[in-house]
Amino acid sequence: MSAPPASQPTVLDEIVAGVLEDLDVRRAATSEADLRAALADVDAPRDPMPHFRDAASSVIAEVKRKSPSKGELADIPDPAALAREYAAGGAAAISVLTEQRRFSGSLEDLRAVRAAVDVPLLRKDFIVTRYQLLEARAAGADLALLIVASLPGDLLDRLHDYARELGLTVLVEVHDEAETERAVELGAELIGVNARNLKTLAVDPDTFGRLAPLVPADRVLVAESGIAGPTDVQRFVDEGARAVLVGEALVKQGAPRDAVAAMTGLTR
Ligand SMILES: O=C(O)c1ccccc1NCC(=O)[C@H](O)[C@H](O)COP(=O)(O)O
Repeated sequence: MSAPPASQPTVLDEIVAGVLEDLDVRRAATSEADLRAALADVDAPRDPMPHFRDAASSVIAEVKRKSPSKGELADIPDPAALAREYAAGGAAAISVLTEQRRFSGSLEDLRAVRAAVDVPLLRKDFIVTRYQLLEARAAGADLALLIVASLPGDLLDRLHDYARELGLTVLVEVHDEAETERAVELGAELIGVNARNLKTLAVDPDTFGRLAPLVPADRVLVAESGIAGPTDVQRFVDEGARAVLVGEALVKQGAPRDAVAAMTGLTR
């Protein structure tokens, strides 16, 4: 797939436009004040960083039903059951895709997974407002994704600060050199290198090895997308990843617990 001409919206632009429309509907039903009140009923956020720093390879296992690049992946009628399998396999964190239109996810999935497992949970979505961060925390998330490519100017800084105020650990996602420099300058502790080009949706497994040397050693690097099994995990661990984020390969095969276990604990 080739990149669209400069004037045409990218897949990322289209996804964010849909996310904002869906957000209007939720905002009309639930005020920010209601969400703030709901924070009183959730557990204190779980900190995934000690595990990421201390363990050999950590797995962030994703609940992912479908995607713009691959279409339908798996039904996942019971995301809580899948999350229990991930946790039993040793997942260091679980990523729940909550975007509705392109990934068939929801905040309801996040709440169901929260009720089922005690591992840190990542709200994986296209977060461009403070409201979505509040929603994430109120639904029990411990981490939130911020994608540098979708947050121009100081919006990234403002959302990063707000997420930290809420006690969320932020996974700051990058795709190229400029975004990596931006994440480092922001002070991001946890940086995800996504091998999927969000303009073309093609996965380039060499992206991680190219960008990892730009990140100081005190930050934690996560390799994301296109990871099929332990051989891929070992490659990224050798290139400096402390964690991998895996969706498709886990939801498409029948033994997610064993698949997570096989990717966990690989050393350099
Ligand atoms: O997965 C996609 O097609 C996609 C398209 C556009 C924006 C984001 C997309 N995916 C989100 C992710 O980052 C992945 O779900 C995650 O890295 C896991 O990837 P995989 O193991 O390849 O399912």
